[in-house]
Amino acid sequence: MDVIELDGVVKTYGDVRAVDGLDLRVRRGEVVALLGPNGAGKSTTFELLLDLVRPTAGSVRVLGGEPGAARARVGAMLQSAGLPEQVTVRELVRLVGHAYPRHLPVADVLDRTGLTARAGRTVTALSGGERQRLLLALALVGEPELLLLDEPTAAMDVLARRAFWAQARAATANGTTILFATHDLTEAAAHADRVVVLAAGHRVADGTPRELAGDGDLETAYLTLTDTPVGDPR
Ligand SMILES: Nc1ncnc2c1ncn2[C@@H]1O[C@H](COP(=O)(O)OP(=O)(O)OP(=O)(O)O)[C@@H](O)[C@H]1O
Repeated sequence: MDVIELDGVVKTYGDVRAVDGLDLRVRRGEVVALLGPNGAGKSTTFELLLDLVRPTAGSVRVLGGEPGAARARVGAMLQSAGLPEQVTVRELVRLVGHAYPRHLPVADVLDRTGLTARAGRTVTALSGGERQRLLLALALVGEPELLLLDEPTAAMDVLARRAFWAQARAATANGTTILFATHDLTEAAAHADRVVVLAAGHRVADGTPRELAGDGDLETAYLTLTDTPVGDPR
């Protein structure tokens, strides 16, 4: 059994085919980067895996079952995540932890995500990068078997990114599987065991960063795969 099994998945919104015949497998303990231009279907894929939207066609399996049944075993950082503004960081991590059948001690999660000094602050008083770290804390607190991370380091500075990946790697040492979306090819090459490239809602490449780059570099391979002319400022 693979942790993620997508077969022929289609998700349409009216005329828009957000996901269009996507096949994807992710094995236990793998770290997989999802790359693709704006609108390629990455966020929709996460929403399907979290049972936030249902596929128009095809099959979505997470941890061997329906996505809804696996929800308590999955941690997520989504671009669209809203947070209550007037609770403190500590309270929010505690509250979310209690929503899971088992959870890590709050102090431990705050320490891991570098938020101990911010524990008593309200969410509204956090910087963009601190807010991202809080989202990571909320994703980790339930000791998930699968982490789904949609552009997790977008607002983080260099040190915070480093700390983030150290934490993510530590989670994989315990068998946690990670699927993350990014526009940062250097980050994908540095941290992913495997890179999956989406374009127009389906998979156009799948391999290790080295396999995808071939004799050249990952960026050139990516631009070719996604049909973006080199030099196009898009
Ligand atoms: N709820 C929705 N209603 C209508 N169209 C949608 C909806 N969600 C996504 N789409 C469309 O589906 C396509 C795929 O969107 P999606 O957000 O999955 O792309 P993405 O790869 O995550 O893009 P980005 O890199 O910009 O975050 C886009 O054309 C988007 O406008």
